[in-house]
Amino acid sequence: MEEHKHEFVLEIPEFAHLAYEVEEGLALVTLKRPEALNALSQDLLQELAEVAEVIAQDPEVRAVIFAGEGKAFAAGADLKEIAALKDPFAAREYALLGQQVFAEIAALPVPTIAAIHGYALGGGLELALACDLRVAAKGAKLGLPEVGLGLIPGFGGTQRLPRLIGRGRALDLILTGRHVPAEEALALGLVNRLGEDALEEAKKLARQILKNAPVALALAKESVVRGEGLDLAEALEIEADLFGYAAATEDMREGVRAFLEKRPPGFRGE
Ligand SMILES: C/C=C/C(=O)SCCNC(=O)CCNC(=O)[C@H](O)C(C)(C)COP(=O)(O)OP(=O)(O)OC[C@H]1O[C@@H](n2cnc3c(N)ncnc32)[C@H](O)[C@@H]1OP(=O)(O)O
Repeated sequence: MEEHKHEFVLEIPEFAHLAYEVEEGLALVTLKRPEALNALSQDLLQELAEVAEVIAQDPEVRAVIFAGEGKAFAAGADLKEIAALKDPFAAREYALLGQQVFAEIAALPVPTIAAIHGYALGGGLELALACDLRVAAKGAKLGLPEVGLGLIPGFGGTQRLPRLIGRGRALDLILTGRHVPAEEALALGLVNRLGEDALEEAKKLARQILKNAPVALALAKESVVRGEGLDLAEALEIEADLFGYAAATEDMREGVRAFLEKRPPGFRGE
């Protein structure tokens, strides 16, 4: 009898402003507009949305690093495009576009890491804030300088930054617009780790994460994300439900058995 195989073929679009590669479960998205310090043009934002869709559909991807080519991670939204916005309605749509793209990145089920070198300013920092974790190279500068341009952060910065580091510290950055050195960003909790080389440090962090059970990683992230904005009792119920899911996985059995047998676990993501 003829055998019907349903092979999953993932179509990866041709990207003009970013590079996408996957190696041993780790996806690397590299912003590629180095001549403009990877300023986030609408075309680049569109491609970030497309790559997020690819990542969400690719069962091989277990973690993602976002990085920038050239001298910076990203120096913000493209100011040439902002200068051309005709009226408040167009500007609102523009903010909604960036918010939507970064919401898709924030909603990815796998852990995401921003590898920041040079500058992460404005929309560039907002992209990093949409990631789960941030790693910075010594010498990097982070900030939300929009008020100095007569703007406010519009791709999620006024919301994600205070949730991450607290209202007072966020308002210090948002109202001064100052460039925060990587060392201070670490002390503020704005970045998780510092390294000589941001990408190497991000890969090190990713490898540490990838040792753990894949379904548990997704459930742990889901529990944190879904609990945000809920009251504690409701959020704890979600945690208990997801703990229940985790306990039903084959990986949980393997993880506990490996511990008892004093050997490293061999997780299969099941
Ligand atoms: C909702 C979101 C809103 C926002 O994100 S608003 C934007 C917020 N970001 C900023 O305000 C940062 C703007 N950039 C800068 O302040 C400076 O850059 C830096 C301090 C980051 C670096 O300065 P230096 O090392 O002197 O480089 P350089 O000559 O200014 O930049 C190299 C090229 O990159 C272009 N560029 C830099 N940032 C942007 C940007 N955000 N939008 C468009 N182009 C940008 C420049 O113009 C220039 O280009 P050319 O060589 O043709 O003169």
